[in-house]
Amino acid sequence: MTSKTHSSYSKPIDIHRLDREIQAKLTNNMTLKTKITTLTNQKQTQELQVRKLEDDFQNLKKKLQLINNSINELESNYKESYNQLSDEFDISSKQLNVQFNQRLNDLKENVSALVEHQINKSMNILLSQKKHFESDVTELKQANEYQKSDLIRKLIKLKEDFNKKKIQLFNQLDETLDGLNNDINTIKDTILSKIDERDALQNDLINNLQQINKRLVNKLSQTKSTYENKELEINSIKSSIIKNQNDYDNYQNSINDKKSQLELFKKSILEINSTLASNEFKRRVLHNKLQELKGNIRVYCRVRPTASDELSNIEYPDNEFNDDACQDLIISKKQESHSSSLQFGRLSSNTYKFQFDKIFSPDIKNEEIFDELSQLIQSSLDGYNVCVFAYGQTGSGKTWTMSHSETGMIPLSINKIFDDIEDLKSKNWTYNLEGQFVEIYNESIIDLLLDSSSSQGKHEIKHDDINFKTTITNVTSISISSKEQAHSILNRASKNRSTASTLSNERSSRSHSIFILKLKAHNSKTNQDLEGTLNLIDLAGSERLSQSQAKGDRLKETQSINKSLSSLGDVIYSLNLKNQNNNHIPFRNSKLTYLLKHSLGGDLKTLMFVNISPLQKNFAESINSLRFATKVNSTKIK
Ligand SMILES: Nc1ncnc2c1ncn2[C@@H]1O[C@H](COP(=O)(O)OP(=O)(O)OP(=O)(O)O)[C@@H](O)[C@H]1O
Repeated sequence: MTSKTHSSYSKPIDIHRLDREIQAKLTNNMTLKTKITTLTNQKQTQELQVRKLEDDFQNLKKKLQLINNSINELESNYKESYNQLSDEFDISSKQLNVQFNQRLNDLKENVSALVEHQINKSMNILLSQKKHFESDVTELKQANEYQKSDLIRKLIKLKEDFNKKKIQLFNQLDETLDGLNNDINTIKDTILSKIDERDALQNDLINNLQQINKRLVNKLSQTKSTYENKELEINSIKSSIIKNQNDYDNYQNSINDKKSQLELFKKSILEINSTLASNEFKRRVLHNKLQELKGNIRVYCRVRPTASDELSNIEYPDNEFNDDACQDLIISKKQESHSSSLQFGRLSSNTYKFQFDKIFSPDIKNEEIFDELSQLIQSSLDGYNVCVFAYGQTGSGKTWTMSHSETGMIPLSINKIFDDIEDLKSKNWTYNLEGQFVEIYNESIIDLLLDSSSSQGKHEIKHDDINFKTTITNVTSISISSKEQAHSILNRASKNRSTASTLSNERSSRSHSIFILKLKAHNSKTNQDLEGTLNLIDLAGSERLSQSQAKGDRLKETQSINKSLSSLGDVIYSLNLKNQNNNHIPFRNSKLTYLLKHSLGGDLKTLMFVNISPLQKNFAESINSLRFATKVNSTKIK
């Protein structure tokens, strides 16, 4: 207890907990006691019930005993009654049996009397019926006898008829037989004659057969010998086949050798092809370099031939080039006094010296001139923009140079382009060409390929400065696939141009004509694409205003021509300066230069023919043209 108190002081929480547990236990105890009391009461109630049930059971037992006794009693009663009834049954059944037998005998007697009576009655009826039948039979027999005699009579008659008919038929038969016998005799005769014929034929046949047989025997012997010969031949063929087989095997071996050689060849061809492709590329680069070395702006001077005596004095080079790799042209006016003052290109008052890349004297033909141009045409196939101009006064030979129907630079360029395209096919290049032909007259563009039925639309120049492409709105553009087609296009343009000229006072001399050929190339092997434009331009005549003495519309034309020609000079000049100083290029100053913006700008390749007349009377214009050309020539892009 002490320790518990001590611990309760030291641990008050445990005492409270124990108190609560004791309280809970006490409550439990009370509950259990109540349950025990309830259960005790229930037990007593059940004991009472058990006792009551035991009493009930005893009562039932007694009742069962009583029932059993009454059952036993009933059973003994039943047996007794059964025996009594059984005896009674036996007696009554014997009595009934006697009665039955007696009755049966009575019935038997009655029935036999009745049957006998009936039989007698039926017998009487049957006998009377028999008599009836017998009389019927007698009647029938009589009728039968009568019919029989009738039938016999008929039969006799039929026999007689038959005999008569038979005699008739026999007679007819005899007649027919006679006829048949006659026929048979005739047939017999025919057969005999046929037999004779047959015998004769048989003899012939036998003879023929014998002859045929003979021939066959001969043939057989021949065939035999032929067969023997053939057999010999076959044997020799067989041996030659064996030989051929050997040869074939040898061949096969050599073919296999050749095949492997061919494979090697193919490989080397592929290598050569790739070398060729790279060589082709190198060639293009070198060609371009060469063109650059020759100068991207080239000026060729051409003097046209004439029959006139009144010529200027012109000294032509003997195919010699000076220190600048140019050729010199010295031109002087006849019968005029010389002064020593030196001006631009001037040696004396009447003698001038000019330098150009090439100088063509009047005897040089178009074809020779084209040799010099052809390298630039090659550049256009290589994807460069090329411009070829013919500059000069009216009548100096520009159209002859550019557009002569067979030997002009335009038709010869077309021929070269198509020939080169054909050659380039083997190097896997395919080309698409598109052509336009326009004229610039009084600063307006005229479509020279327009159908005569269509009317000129508004032609504006549009530039795509990103892709460096120029288009002219509403202008006819024709895809060209052959030389012939290209030449027919040129003819159409030439016709349109001459029609327009007739209508408007020699307009061809007063307008620039421009043939634009766009070349698009694709190499299927290297997948390379190239695009170049070739511009072939026949410029308007370059007369000075003072010389032309023009008035009105003609004055306007001349002013417009001079403006565009001097713009062309300025543009080319500025292009050279641009490479040096990056200055502005005045492309917009004329329709011509604006149209050629992307062809002249960039990596330009330009050739200018300066055409001059050798005539004394054209001396001033010629000097003027040569000066213009010198200005262009001195602005070479290097
Ligand atoms: N190289 C030449 N050989 C033969 N005849 C020529 C030659 N060059 C020019 N001619 C002739 O000179 C004349 C004038 O030539 P062309 O018409 O070509 O001059 P153009 O400069 O084009 O004149 P325009 O400015 O009027 O068009 C023509 O009759 C032409 O046949």
